Amino acid sequence: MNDLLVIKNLYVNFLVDDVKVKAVNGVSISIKEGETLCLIGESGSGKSVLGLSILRLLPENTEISGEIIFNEKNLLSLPEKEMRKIRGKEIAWVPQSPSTSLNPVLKVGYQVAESMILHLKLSKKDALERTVELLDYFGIYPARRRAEEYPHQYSGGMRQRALVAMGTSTKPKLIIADEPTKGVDVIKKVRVVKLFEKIKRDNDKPSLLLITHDIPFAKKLADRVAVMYCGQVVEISKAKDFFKNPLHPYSKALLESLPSNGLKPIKGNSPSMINPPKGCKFHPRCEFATEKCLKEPPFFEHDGNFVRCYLYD
Ligand SMILES: Nc1ncnc2c1ncn2[C@@H]1O[C@H](COP(=O)(O)OP(=O)(O)OP(=O)(O)O)[C@@H](O)[C@H]1O
Ligand code: NI
Repeated sequence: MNDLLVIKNLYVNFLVDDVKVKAVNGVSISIKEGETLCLIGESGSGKSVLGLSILRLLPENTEISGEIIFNEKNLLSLPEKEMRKIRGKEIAWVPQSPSTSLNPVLKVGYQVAESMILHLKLSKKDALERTVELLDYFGIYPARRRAEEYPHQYSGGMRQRALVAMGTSTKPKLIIADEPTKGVDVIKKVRVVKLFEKIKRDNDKPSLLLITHDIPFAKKLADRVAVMYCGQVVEISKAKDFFKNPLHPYSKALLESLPSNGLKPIKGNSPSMINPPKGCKFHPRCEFATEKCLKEPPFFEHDGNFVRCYLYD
């Protein structure tokens, strides 16, 4: 499989008053065509910022360096006009909050049709016809009537499916979804999983970047897993290996903190993003840490997976 997106040495800093928040700290990862990559890690580790930098949706006070190569173009150096064409057409962003991401005063059908009119140059009539098909495909019934309704007439789950319909309407090559199971109860979560399984089976088979701290959700969908800690990716493993045998001590601790694995809390405090620890960012909390860990570990390969930890040197 070819790489669809390659991120090289990405750094993202926010300048707030006189301090620098180091949200992404030298990340290099790639996503293959048709692959589902799940990005997991604790709150504040930089997952959303990484996702938003791919679409260049970060605020003004941001310093960003590195490369994000998509279709042989470095997105970080594209003019905003080019970027606008990619956003919403080739790369879709399914936002975290379905309730604030739909416009309350516009009919849902129109909102779904809009990006097809804009990016695929469909006529209004054709776009609305395709919208009805899409709503039906994602289980919003009866689609023709639902297309004429406003967001407040939808349930939470329907709003989320409408956002996914909107995001996938232009047949993007890459879909980035941020916390798609946030605030969703266990029963409805099954539906969200089915929704993404449906997208994965789709003829066009887009690549998916799923940002989540819902590990059972990641387990159901991931082909590979990338673990973030303190602005860095510390492990990239094939999903079937990861959930059986996570490599990084932080990955192990993360899995052991799940209710199904004994709910063992991770010792110590979350790291500062302003003054992150030297060397391995996890070393102050790691039971295996040695002198060596004061120097930043590179990635080591282990059975075809990658881990930033001297235990695998
Ligand atoms: N616009 C901003 N200005 C300043 N700091 C920011 C901004 N956006 C994010 N941050 C900081 O960057 C760091 C990474 O945030 P990010 O939202 O990527 O975390 P996350 O891993 O997505 O967490 P969560 O799981 O809670 O969504 C955090 O310390 C956050 O406070
Ligand atoms: Ni986030």
